[in-house]
Amino acid sequence: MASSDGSRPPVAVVVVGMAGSGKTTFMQRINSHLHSKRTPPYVLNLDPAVRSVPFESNIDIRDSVNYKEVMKQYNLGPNGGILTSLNLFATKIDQVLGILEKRCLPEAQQSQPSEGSQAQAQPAASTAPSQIPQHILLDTPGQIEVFVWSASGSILLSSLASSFPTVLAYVIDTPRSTSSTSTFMSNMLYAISILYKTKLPMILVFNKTDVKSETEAVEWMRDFEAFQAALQREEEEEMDGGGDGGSGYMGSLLNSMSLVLEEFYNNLSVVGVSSMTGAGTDEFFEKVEEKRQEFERDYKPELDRRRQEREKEKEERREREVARMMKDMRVDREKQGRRKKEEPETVSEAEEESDDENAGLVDPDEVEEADEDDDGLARRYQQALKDGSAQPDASDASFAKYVQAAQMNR
Ligand SMILES: Nc1nc2c(ncn2[C@@H]2O[C@H](COP(=O)(O)OP(=O)(O)OP(=O)(O)O)[C@@H](O)[C@H]2O)c(=O)[nH]1
Ligand SMILES: [Mg+2]
Repeated sequence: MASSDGSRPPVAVVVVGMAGSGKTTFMQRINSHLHSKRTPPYVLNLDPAVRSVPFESNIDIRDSVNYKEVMKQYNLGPNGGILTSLNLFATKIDQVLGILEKRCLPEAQQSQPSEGSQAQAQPAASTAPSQIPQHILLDTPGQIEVFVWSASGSILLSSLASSFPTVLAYVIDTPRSTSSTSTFMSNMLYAISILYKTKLPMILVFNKTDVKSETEAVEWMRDFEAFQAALQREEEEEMDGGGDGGSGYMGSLLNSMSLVLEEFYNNLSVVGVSSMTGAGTDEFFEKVEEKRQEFERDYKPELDRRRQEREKEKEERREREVARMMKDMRVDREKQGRRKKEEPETVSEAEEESDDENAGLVDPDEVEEADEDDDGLARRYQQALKDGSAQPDASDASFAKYVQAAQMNR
């Protein structure tokens, strides 16, 4: 079991699986198991379409997105509605992570929240180490492909994994998947594609063992001869029942796949549980602990490397943008300089320019006024000359020199 010293970050368990495999019931089971151990988890419901959740969740997608309303507003069907709701929720991932870090990490390990996350995380006071959850549990929508293959699902998973050790619990309906070798193989292929897409450690949870034990399924995984024998049996049964034993193509495909999948099976932890009775829950948490270590050992370095690469790219982009901005500013300054140079340096130039500027902009009233002014000025000038009062004296001459010098220095 996880240590309760509060120094380690909690492990995030993301519950995925085919529709009706028992994800929500399994969530309910592991949630109550952790409560009974006095290590309550932090619970998130990411299924926007669920009518009622049989456990208390700390963050519920339904609080921020109204699935029915999304369907109506965007004119979507049920799956499009779930996908769009998830997309809308994914836009708030910064805030969600802010809250998770505030609630689930000791203060020393909390990263500097972004502006968005700060806003949301503000009301939540820092959690005392003794109250820090050891597990974060996430329930996902029934339509597994909507979560696993959508951009928002990837964003949610990779963001989570960048802050917490993250483990996938792939829930399988044991009675249904062992009803035929092809159903079993489809389920396994789905699991393998998710494993390679998410690159996260995975536990196969064979659920509903109260109805049918997981022994047969585990045998099929561990021993391909057992699987081939089952395949053979199925074909014979079908022939006995009047069929032609299948096309033969399906049989040989399944046969070859069982050989190929051996390596994949080796990477997986397998556990049989019953969400109804609670059998296998302890074993499940042992596997979670193993996978947490695997995450720290194998996945974390890879994630860190990818994050560093992203940071480096971001830094380079920023530098390029700054360089471009500086260049733009230089060009602007040069343009301004040129414009300044073209600006008049002497009063006469300015007068000329203002004359130019006003050229073509003719206000008939002003023309008359200007004529009058000029006439008036000339008259006054002639009058002054006649009076002899406008004779330039010494002080006038020195002032004129000063003005000339000042203009030259400009
Ligand atoms: N017998 C038995 N039934 C189970 C078990 N777990 C779940 N079920 C039943 O399986 C059905 C589906 O369970 P859910 O928990 O709703 O499955 P789900 O994967 O969350 O379903 P969606 O979210 O709709 O995809 C319900 O009728 C459950 O009662 C189990 O361990 N044993
Ligand atoms: Mg469910």
